[in-house]
Amino acid sequence: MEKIIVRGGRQLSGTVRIEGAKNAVLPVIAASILASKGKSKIYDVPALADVYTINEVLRNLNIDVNYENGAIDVDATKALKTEAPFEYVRKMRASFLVMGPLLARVGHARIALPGGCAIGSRPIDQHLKGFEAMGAKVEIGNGFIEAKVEDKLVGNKIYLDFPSVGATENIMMAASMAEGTTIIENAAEEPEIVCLATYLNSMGAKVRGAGTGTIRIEGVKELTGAEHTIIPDRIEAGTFMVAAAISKGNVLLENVEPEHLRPLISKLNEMGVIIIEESDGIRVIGPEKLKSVDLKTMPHPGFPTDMQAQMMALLLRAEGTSVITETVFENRFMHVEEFRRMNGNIKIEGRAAIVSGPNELQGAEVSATDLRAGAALVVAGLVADGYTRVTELKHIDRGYVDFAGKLKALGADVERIYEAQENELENLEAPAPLKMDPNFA
Ligand SMILES: CC(=O)N[C@H]1[C@@H](OP(=O)(O)OP(=O)(O)OC[C@H]2O[C@@H](n3ccc(=O)[nH]c3=O)[C@H](O)[C@@H]2O)O[C@H](CO)[C@@H](O)[C@@H]1O
Ligand SMILES: C=C(OP(=O)(O)O)C(=O)O
Repeated sequence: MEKIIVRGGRQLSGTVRIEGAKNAVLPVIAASILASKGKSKIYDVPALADVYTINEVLRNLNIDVNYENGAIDVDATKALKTEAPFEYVRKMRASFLVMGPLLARVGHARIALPGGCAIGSRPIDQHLKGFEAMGAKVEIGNGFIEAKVEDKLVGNKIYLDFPSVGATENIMMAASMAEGTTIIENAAEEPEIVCLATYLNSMGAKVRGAGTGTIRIEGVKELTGAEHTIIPDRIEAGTFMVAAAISKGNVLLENVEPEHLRPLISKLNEMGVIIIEESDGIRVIGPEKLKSVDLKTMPHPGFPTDMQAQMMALLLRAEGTSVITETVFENRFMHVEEFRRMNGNIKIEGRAAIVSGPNELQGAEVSATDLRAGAALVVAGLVADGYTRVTELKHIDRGYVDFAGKLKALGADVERIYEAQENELENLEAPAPLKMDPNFA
């Protein structure tokens, strides 16, 4: 078993380059299924476990995918298979994003039913409501969801009960090749939706209004492979901003889009963190004392749920009481129990976590209960007394490229090790980066 071991007390300084966004690249790779002509080339692809998983899903559909030097070539021009087994959907829910493109291109998809996970039950009813409104027949049985279209999907007006990111993306992809026009109302407005729409449009689709609550898609007969660059990862960026702030550090983040970070920047400013937009990135300077704030997670442009755990780490160090309300996922406080092991004073009342600070955090053995929780525990370890040992790194590897290595390069006292090496802690070598063959999950 691997662990990240961090010893608190170092201020972070230097420069970190932010990767392409996980949550943008996954739907873009899924959308490349739509190209019956030409190849796609996708740039700034992060070397994440989730990327290997979606690549493998596509290969199983008889699509050629080659990942080299941070770019992916996709050739989806051969006859497609239409089944995504549980093995992939279990690893990553975003595998379900292949349903929209498959329905549009070949009128059939059979995808294992995504299960619940550590952050909530995560139903897919809004995706299915969209496909059914466009004429698909959906059946659920034996752990699979099977959808079929008799002839072609037909455009329709679809009102989402909640601005679901995944449902907006899946419906947008399906509608790109449907007959007639589809209008998605109460659509998600996240920057990753805009990234997907830009790619679809460069393939020949007609998507308008992405980034607003109403998206209008005029279906076209055929889409062609295209080149596309993935937007910077606002959540990886946010995690390093919090790491800089908590350690009273001074860190420059390169390859960031400040507009995508507004909700986070404004909260960090309220807490007393200094953030300077420079020509080559964003500089974050942590103050001597952090102020408490309240925050509520919301769909974009509200405060992102994917930054909630990291902000909890930071608020543990702030003076006074902060209330964090989680409105997006019903069970995204699993990290609270882990923070308590580190001496964090947090109470849960329904959907709110009440954080009383400042806390003198103590190193402890903790478990990454999900991807952002894992990153947040490592970040808390940066200022804890003694050693914090974080296990269940498979979650962190889904969304962060060499997280420990990047923190170490900024001056953190951190190692990624195999359990057997733990006794040699004093003489540790640099942690090996994620060991994976980029072309196999
Ligand atoms: C790969 C990816 O992009 N993942 C992100 C995406 O997940 P994902 O696309 O799964 O998140 P959604 O926006 O769909 O989910 C938000 C809420 O809507 C509910 N819901 C969703 C779909 C549905 O059909 N029915 C339903 O009830 C979910 O249970 C959840 O409570 O957006 C989330 C919210 O910003 C982020 O935390 C994830 O990091
Ligand atoms: C919840 C997340 O991702 P996913 O939707 O892929 O589980 C996340 O990125 O924090």
